[in-house]
Amino acid sequence: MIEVKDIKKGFGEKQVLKGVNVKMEAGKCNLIIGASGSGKTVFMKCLVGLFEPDEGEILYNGINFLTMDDEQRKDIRKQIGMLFQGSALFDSQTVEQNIMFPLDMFTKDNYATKLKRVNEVLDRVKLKDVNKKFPAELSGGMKKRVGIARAIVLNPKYLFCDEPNSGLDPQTSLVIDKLIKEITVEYEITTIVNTHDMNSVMEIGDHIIYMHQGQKEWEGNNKEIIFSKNELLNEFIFASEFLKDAKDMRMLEQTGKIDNDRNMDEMIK
Ligand SMILES: Nc1ncnc2c1ncn2[C@@H]1O[C@H](COP(=O)(O)OP(=O)(O)OP(=O)(O)O)[C@@H](O)[C@H]1O
Repeated sequence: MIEVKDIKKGFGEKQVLKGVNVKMEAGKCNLIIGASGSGKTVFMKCLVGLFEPDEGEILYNGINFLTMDDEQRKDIRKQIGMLFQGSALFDSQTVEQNIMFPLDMFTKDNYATKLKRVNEVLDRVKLKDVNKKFPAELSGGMKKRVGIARAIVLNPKYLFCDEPNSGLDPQTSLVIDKLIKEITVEYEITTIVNTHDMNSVMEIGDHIIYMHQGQKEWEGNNKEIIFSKNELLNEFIFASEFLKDAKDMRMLEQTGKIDNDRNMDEMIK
C-alpha cells in the first residue's frame, strides 16, 4: 500500500500540487486521471522520488519514503516496476537483453538463472519466440508486453504505468489493460496508472483519482464514476464520448425511460 499525506510541490511561484491525500491499496489498479496540466505527472514523479515534494509524507507500507536514507530508498526502488510511455525499450538490445537489464543491475544471479526468470515473465505476458528479436521487429502491443515483462521481472510490489495505452489501437489497449489488471491481482501489486484513456477507466479502474488543478477533486471506482455528481468531474468526463454515453444510459435507466441493464453492463464490463 502507498499512502500519500498532504503532499505539496511547487516550482518557483507556481504551486502544482496543493496538498494531495490518497491511499492506494495492494492488488488494485489506481488510476490517476485529470486534464492536461492538473499535476498527474508531477504527482507520480514525487511518488517514485524523481521530484522531492516540498511538504507531506509518502508512506510505502507505512514507512515514509521522504525521510528514508539512500540505502532504504534504493530498497524501495528495487520494489518498483515502471512501464513508460512508448515502452522505452533499448533499441540496440534484444528482447531478452532488455528484460534482463534490471536483473543485471540489481541481482548477482548467473546467466542461466536470469534467463529462466526472463522466460518466466515472457511466458506471463504471453510472448513466444521473441528472445532474440529487436524492438523494431515488434508491433506496438508486443513492445508494451516486453515493457510489462521488464517492469515485473524483479517481482515488484509497486507498478507505475505512464499512459500505458499511448499509441495503441483500442483492441490492443484492452488486451494491455487486462494484462496489467491480471498481474496486479495475481501478484498483489499496488499499481498506479496515469491515463487519459476513458476505456481504461471503465475497464480497470478499481480506484480512480481525479486530479484538478493540483488537488484530488474526486475519488471512487469505475461503477461510482457513472453516478458522480461532482460537476468538475462530470465536465471532464463529458469531454469523453465513451463515458458520456455510459452516463447518459445510466440516467435514462434511472428515470425509467430505459429498462434494459444489458447495454450498460456491456459498456462498463
Ligand atoms: N520541472 C518542472 N518545472 C516547472 N514546472 C513544471 C515542471 N514539471 C511540471 N511543471 C508544471 O506543473 C504543471 C503540471 O504538470 P504535469 O506534467 O504534472 O501535468 P499532467 O497532469 O501530467 O499533464 P499531461 O496530462 O499533459 O501529461 C504544469 O503547469 C507544468 O508546467
